[in-house]
Amino acid sequence: VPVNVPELGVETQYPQELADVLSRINDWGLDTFKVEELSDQRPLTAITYRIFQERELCRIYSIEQSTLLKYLLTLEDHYQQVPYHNKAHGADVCQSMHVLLNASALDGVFTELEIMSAIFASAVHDVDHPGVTNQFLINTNSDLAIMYNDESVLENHHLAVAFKLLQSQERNIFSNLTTKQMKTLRKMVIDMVLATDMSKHMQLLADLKTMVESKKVTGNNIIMLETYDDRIQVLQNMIHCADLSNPTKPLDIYTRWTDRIMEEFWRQGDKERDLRLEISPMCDRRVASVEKSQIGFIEFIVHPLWETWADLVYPDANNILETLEQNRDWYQSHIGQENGALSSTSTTHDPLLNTDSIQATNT
Ligand SMILES: COc1ccc(C2=NN(C3CCN(c4nc(N)nc5sccc45)CC3)C(=O)[C@@H]3CC=CC[C@H]23)cc1OC
Ligand SMILES: [Mg+2]
Repeated sequence: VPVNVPELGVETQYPQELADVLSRINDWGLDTFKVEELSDQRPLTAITYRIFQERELCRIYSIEQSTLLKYLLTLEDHYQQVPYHNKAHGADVCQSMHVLLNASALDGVFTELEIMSAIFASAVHDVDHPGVTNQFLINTNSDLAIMYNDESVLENHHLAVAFKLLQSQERNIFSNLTTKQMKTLRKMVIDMVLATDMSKHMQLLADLKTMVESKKVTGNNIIMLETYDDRIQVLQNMIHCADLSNPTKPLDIYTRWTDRIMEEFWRQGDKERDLRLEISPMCDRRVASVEKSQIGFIEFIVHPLWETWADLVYPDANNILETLEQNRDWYQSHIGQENGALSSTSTTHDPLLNTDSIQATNT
């Protein structure tokens, strides 16, 4: 019996405004923070539910809408209230992946099962993130590091939580997939989420560069991917690009992500200081240079990756690369001007950062 579900998947006092923001689901500049505010703190459910509707995944895979909502709401509740790696980040990576999948160079390349796997992997990829790095978990002999023997500790945990939540019948959105489909989906989701471990970045990028050099396209410039290894490699780079997409977004959105990641890094640094551990890079709020960190992040990691992705799907990602370079120049021209204060260009104070109390000092 179809349970009546809210039109947008979530209850909201602002149905029209939320519908308006969500109408930009296919745009690179969708404001995830606005969805967070208008959806009564349910950005992951609202965005993922909309993407499933947009791609008709419930019809194709016989997914009950009430089951999808139960899974999404529970998944969202399992994201921790940390400054950056929270449900809004999950929602943002999911929506970014959704847009990347629409590149015309990838038109007709991926099957619906691969597309659903990529959307699902993005939505779950950081669930139950504790707001500290793998290295911190290893250095502090945490239960998670013991559980996963120091190898991709966080990423293994995100996957285990995501699949555990599927085990209850009322949340199992994949109950109508064949055994073979479920096996394929599970392998692809595991391969994609494990690829979001930054320690895999250099290998992922090297393989992507090799693929670009030997790129094979059809007559109308669509990429040909014959083997599973080629297909999963592109999907892994896509979730990695989505995970590293903050600097490629409109500046006012980008700077709010910067404020959140810095607050999360600084809280880790506070813990390291208290534990008399060496403070990790970018984690000491007393010697922070937010702008220099962003310029280094873009120069060494984000731009090399996006430049290569832009080659692969040329010219589909040209505007994204252009925005990235403009944002890098903005941070270059703002070195030191913010005297260590949170860099956000927007005046709103992000409750998660309780910026009113924290004065990030710059020595
Ligand atoms: C908006 O601004 C940001 C958003 C996210 C991050 C992240 N950063 N890292 C790592 C990146 C490499 N890092 C570097 N370390 C060192 N030693 N040098 C250097 S030079 C340049 C970097 C660097 C360590 C952190 C993570 O793993 C996160 C989890 C998964 C994906 C990206 C996430 C970072 C942001 O801005 C910095
Ligand atoms: Mg992660």
